[in-house]
Amino acid sequence: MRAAAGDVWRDYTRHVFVEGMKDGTLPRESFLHYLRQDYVFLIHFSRAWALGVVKAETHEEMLAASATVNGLISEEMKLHIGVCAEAGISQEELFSTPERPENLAYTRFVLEAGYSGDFLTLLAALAPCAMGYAEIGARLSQEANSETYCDWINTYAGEDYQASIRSVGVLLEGALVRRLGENYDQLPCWKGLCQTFSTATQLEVGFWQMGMTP
Ligand SMILES: Cc1ncc(CN)c(N)n1
Repeated sequence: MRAAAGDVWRDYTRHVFVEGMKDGTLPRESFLHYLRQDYVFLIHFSRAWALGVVKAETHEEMLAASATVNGLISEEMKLHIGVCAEAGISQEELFSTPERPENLAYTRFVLEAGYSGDFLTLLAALAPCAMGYAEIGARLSQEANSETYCDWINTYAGEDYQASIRSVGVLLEGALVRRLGENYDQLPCWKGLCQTFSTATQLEVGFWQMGMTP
């Protein structure tokens, strides 16, 4: 799916916002604006993963989807709550952040995949978020030459996040094989799944872009 997304994957994982966190040149105002939007994003994203529990077809799939819901709400959001509290932004303020259109577009696309699509379509829409941040976090932990955004980098490079995303990979691969067989990438529906993945990746690019304009 990543290969099929082509340049868009690179645009997402090497966006100027990401590179600004790497070298510490990203303005704090942009970062805090992004983080507030991302808190709202994660609320909707958790709801979309909860639809994964609804659409799952095995106990194992239900466990994996519910573990991800829990990881988003009880682990990943700690970063947003903690960093914003240090900047004087309360959790109530965070929760009531007005959504920017780029945020709306992405979260509603993913939720719609969950409402109307099957489990595979939903996972294809959810995957760029999970996989991309794991990839960015791992790279930035090696390449960052500034401590400014180390909280963010350590969250996504940390073993907890990395392990949870490996589980998402196992879930996705298993779900594909279970429903479509080993040669799932030879089937006509593979193209549609890749298209869903690419669209979500493009919406990730839009999300970073939004972060640049508080
Ligand atoms: C927009 C976005 N994409 C991905 C992630 C990683 N869960 C995130 N927090 N925000």
